[in-house]
Amino acid sequence: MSAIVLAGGGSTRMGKNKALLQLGEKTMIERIVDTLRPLFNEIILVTNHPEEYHFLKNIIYIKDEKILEERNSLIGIYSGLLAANNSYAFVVPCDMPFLNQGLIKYMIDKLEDEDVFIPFIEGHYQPLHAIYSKRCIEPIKKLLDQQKYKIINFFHEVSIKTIDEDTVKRFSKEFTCFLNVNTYQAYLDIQKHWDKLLIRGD
Ligand SMILES: Nc1nc2c(ncn2[C@@H]2O[C@H](COP(=O)(O)OP(=O)(O)OP(=O)(O)O)[C@@H](O)[C@H]2O)c(=O)[nH]1
Repeated sequence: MSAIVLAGGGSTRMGKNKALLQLGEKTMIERIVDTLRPLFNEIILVTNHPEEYHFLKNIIYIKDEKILEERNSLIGIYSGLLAANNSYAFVVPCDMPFLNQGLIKYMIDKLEDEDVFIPFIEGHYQPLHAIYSKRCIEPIKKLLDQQKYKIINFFHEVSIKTIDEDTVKRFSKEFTCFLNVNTYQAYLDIQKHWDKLLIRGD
């Protein structure tokens, strides 16, 4: 299985590239890549500025397919899946620093032949912490062509399996593994509660 890390967004709420923010001894993107490394035989970073990530080793860098003017994570998933050398890919954003290795491994192990394997938490899918098959490429392209960018809008065209809250809680009691760092305030809060968050993420 491949891992696809999305890093092609504008980080407008943060005001600077959030992937490169320092958290403890590592940048956010390094934390993510280090968590994924033992689990996947290829890691694909989808970014239009690969030069900003020269410090990451053994990574495949790809740019977004040039089919849209605007930015959105769906185009990143599409571009990553097209480039992936495996039939399945686990997709994550560049701003989810408390990824739980145990949960991701569980997802890899429990995948059967579904097209999407995804946590369903508090009434919502977690589309940026999910496994997608290459069979999703066509339905995603259809959405992009219709200028519809909500990831879950193609789910009715593919087979889906979900992971429930209780299962996720076995790995990450308070769902810290899905925590996004989108704003500078969120970044400051995380730094303040760093030790506690690291434990909760386990
Ligand atoms: N490859 C790629 N990734 C994207 C694109 N747009 C967003 N992403 C990624 O998708 C994830 C979620 O993005 P958001 O937080 O919604 O958007 P963002 O642009 O990063 O941040 P804001 O500008 O503050 O909304 C992040 O990892 C982004 O880097 C895109 O056009 N291409």
